[in-house]
Amino acid sequence: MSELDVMDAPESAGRSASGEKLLTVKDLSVDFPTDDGVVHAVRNVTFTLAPGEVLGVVGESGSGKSVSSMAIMGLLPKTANVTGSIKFKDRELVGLNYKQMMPVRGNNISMIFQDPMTSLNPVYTVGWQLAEAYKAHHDVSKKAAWAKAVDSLELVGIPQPDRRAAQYPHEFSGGMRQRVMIAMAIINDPDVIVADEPTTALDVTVQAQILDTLLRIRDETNAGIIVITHDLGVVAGMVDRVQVMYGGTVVEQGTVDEVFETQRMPYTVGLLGSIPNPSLLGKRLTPIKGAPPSLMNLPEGCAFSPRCPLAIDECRETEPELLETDRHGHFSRCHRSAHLATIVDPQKLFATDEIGVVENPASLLVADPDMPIVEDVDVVEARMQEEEENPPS
Ligand SMILES: Nc1ncnc2c1ncn2[C@@H]1O[C@H](COP(=O)(O)OP(=O)(O)OP(=O)(O)O)[C@@H](O)[C@H]1O
Repeated sequence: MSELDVMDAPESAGRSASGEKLLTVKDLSVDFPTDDGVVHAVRNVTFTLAPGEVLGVVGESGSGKSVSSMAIMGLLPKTANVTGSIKFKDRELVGLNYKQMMPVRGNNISMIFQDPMTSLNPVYTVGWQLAEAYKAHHDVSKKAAWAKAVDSLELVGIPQPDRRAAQYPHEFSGGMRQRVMIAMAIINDPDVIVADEPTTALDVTVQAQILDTLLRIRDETNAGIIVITHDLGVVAGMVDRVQVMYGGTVVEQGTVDEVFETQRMPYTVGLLGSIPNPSLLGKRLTPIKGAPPSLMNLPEGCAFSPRCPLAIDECRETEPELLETDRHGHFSRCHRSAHLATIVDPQKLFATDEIGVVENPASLLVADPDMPIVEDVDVVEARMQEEEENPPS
């Protein structure tokens, strides 16, 4: 087993036959010095992104997903201490100042933010804002920039784009506003798109349309896309590779099928079992007991060890490296990875006594950590049959 190195990182499932890499991130760490101590927000993150590839970054709140993407965009506050390397093609981005990053942002790498209402200016029309974003990188007339704005609205599936371009953000629905954000992100034809929780604020059917739009853009432009999300449903449906983050670092990485079907890190087992999603319908959901670590006071050894049912002394003493598992291209940061591979039903590791029933299966489509735990489907069926045979008087 080898330590994950960008040179032998898993061959991406992207569409680059040449093995070309758009992004090469190696040992990226971000610290924030604060009055109370140093926050180790991101620690030793290493990965690559190929043209046409969709990489999913998942993990619970505070695991370092957004800070690592803001580091890629060069949008961290000046107080952040960034180490390691972020290369766009051959160009090193770590160390560039805000101004030096300006041509890279938008032109090479662009970002779709979570909340369109805070990213769009309410006092300018959508078309004007798109045209300005285009003009920032191209020396063109106002008319040509406006035409480009209308084209990009059309590309993201906004009907009557010439009429809509003249409207203000508040005249758009939530899903349409998120499409405008995608149009903004793609107007300069970037090679890499970073989408931070692109569908969190949207209802389920609109979520699907937005994800579909992103995939269509990928097909048309061959951009590499990083999707940051806490919603495993998003990851399952659209990404090629997935990176699971915990305590500021990557704890498991591989293709979606590998990571969803044969986890090699107990945190991923817990994550998959504790977040409701349609594929878990009828199965028992099991929360991970305990709380995520403070990034200011990380535990000795593995950050997950205080909550891990498989932890042994070694886990509490030494932080594991991200190593290739028994499966090629599948990496995990876990001393117990080989042991986990021998467990037939890993979900039972997190078993709990609390049992409830999800009354409304549709609600499972929305990740909600407060959802009750689902009872086994045969237990529910047996009880329903019993109630049918002996109706309550
Ligand atoms: N400017 C800052 N100063 C100090 N700490 C910060 C700063 N920005 C982020 N952090 C801390 O870095 C850690 C990682 O934050 P990050 O936003 O990357 O988490 P996340 O996984 O994206 O969570 P969420 O899904 O809630 O956005 C958090 O503990 C956060 O409080």
